Amino acid sequence: MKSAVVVKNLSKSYKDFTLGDISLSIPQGSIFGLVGENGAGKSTFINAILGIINSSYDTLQYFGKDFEQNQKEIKEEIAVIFDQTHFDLEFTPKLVSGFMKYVYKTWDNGKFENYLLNFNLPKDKKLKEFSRGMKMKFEFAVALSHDTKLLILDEATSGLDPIFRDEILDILRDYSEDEEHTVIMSSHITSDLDKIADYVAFINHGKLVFIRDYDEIQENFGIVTCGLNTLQALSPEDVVAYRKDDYSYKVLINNKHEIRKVFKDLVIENASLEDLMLYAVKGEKLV
Ligand SMILES: Nc1ncnc2c1ncn2[C@@H]1O[C@H](COP(=O)(O)OP(=O)(O)OP(=O)(O)O)[C@@H](O)[C@H]1O
Repeated sequence: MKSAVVVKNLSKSYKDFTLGDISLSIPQGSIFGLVGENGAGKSTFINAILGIINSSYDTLQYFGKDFEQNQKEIKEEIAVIFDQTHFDLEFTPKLVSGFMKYVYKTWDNGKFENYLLNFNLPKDKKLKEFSRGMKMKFEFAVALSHDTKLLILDEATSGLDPIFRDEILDILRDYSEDEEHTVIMSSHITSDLDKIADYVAFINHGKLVFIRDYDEIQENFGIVTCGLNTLQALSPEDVVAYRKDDYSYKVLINNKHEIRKVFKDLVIENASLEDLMLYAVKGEKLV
């Protein structure tokens, strides 16, 4: 499988925070989610891989090419959307459409006009008169109107209403469908990632806690509610972590088919991304 991005041993330290030794490889054609609490280091990671902030690393490659040596070419192939617009708020969409062809070789004005129409964005209104959601829609219109291989979204969907978020999820699905285009998406809204992510990386306090293949989560992980006897009868290898409720235990398991064969009466619910994060941080290990 080809990688869109390869990062080895990336670190960044601020006075009170360290993003430590992150290594990961993002498969081309995938939607790769980045989750973590406020202040976990998601934006620091994104800014570091984009060279917006200085960081140290052994390897940083995009599409098999070294980032430092090919920065200009690589940046042509990436679109980034942050949680706010980066355009001057005095600009109108019409003005932006006039100069983007000088910024990106592959800028497609027809596509841009179509997105403005579909997203209900006025062409002649200044960005300062746009609502937060409209500004984000505008950013999506710009990002999607030139030919890119990688779309990086840093909390870009957080300011959007559920209906437009859903529309964007469809657009991202279409974008990555051909196995060529990759999306990296950090979001607090884990249910959005539950809907579209192929892989998810969980960062906590600057450390990479896990990377999981989403199919593997759905296939193998589950939540069991049981008593102490059942908890103790489970094999520690099958138990990721457990949490005690008032009268029972909730157990995150990673081998639901095998467990179902042995414990025929157990009810096993699907595990969401939020469950995986919660149990990784707050769960206890079975030893
Ligand atoms: N320029 C800076 N100088 C000092 N510390 C910084 C700077 N930028 C970020 N930090 C610190 O780095 C830590 C990680 O911040 P970061 O913005 O990467 O988190 P995040 O996971 O993106 O959070 P959120 O979900 O709230 O956006 C925080 O403790 C933050 O205070």
